[in-house]
Amino acid sequence: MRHGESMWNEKNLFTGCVDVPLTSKGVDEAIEAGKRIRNLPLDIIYTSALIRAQMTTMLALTQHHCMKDPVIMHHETEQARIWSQIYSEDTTKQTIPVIEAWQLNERMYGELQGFNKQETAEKYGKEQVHNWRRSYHVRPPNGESLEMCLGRAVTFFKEHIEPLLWSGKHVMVVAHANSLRSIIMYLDKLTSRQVINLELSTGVPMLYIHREGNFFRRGSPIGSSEAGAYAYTESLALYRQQLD
Ligand SMILES: O=C(O)[C@H](O)COP(=O)(O)O
Repeated sequence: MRHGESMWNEKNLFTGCVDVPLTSKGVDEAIEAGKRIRNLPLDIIYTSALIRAQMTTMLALTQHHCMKDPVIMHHETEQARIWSQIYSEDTTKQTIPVIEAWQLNERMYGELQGFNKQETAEKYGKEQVHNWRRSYHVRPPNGESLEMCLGRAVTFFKEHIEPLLWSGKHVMVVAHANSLRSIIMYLDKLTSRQVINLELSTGVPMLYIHREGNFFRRGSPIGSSEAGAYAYTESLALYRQQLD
């Protein structure tokens, strides 16, 4: 899921790795997104290191039926890990670990960060700005191309998230337009031409089923009463039965 609307989405500014929060519309979007996935199983969450993705994660989780507490895992230093440790096994069972990873951050937009997108298009021409924003190989001035962003986001996905999927865990990833475009490019096997047309809205969850190393895109869950999402695998059907 992409984060809800941020303050710089609202102002139409290139944001990249600048760490701005959600607007109140973004807060509503995150809560709405949470309602759409509230009945899907969830074992672990990955989010970027940026506050707009973390706010979205926490707000969405307020709606989840499991009523577990999302807990950010602090592993940045050994001391942070020890100081944030939970010692009760019962309490641990009532939590969902939230892993923060900078590799899932938005593509670094270089010297465009902080500039208005419309004004930048007027200054440099629509085509140039479209290339900076959507082409796979072209880098914005001193920033990351989508290819470079894919280099870190997809590597992280393969190393940390895929093994969990193989072991049957249900994972939510909350990140950004371009880090998610690169991950979707990998999941959907899109070419560098096809990815140009891939646009992601803020706060809209997208469901994927992982089966024997393949990913199947199952669209966006509509709401908690939806039956469709549970027909995709036996374990989801069983989960739904237990829920009922
Ligand atoms: O970083 C940004 O400015 C946006 O979150 C994504 O922007 P884009 O649609 O220009 O890639």
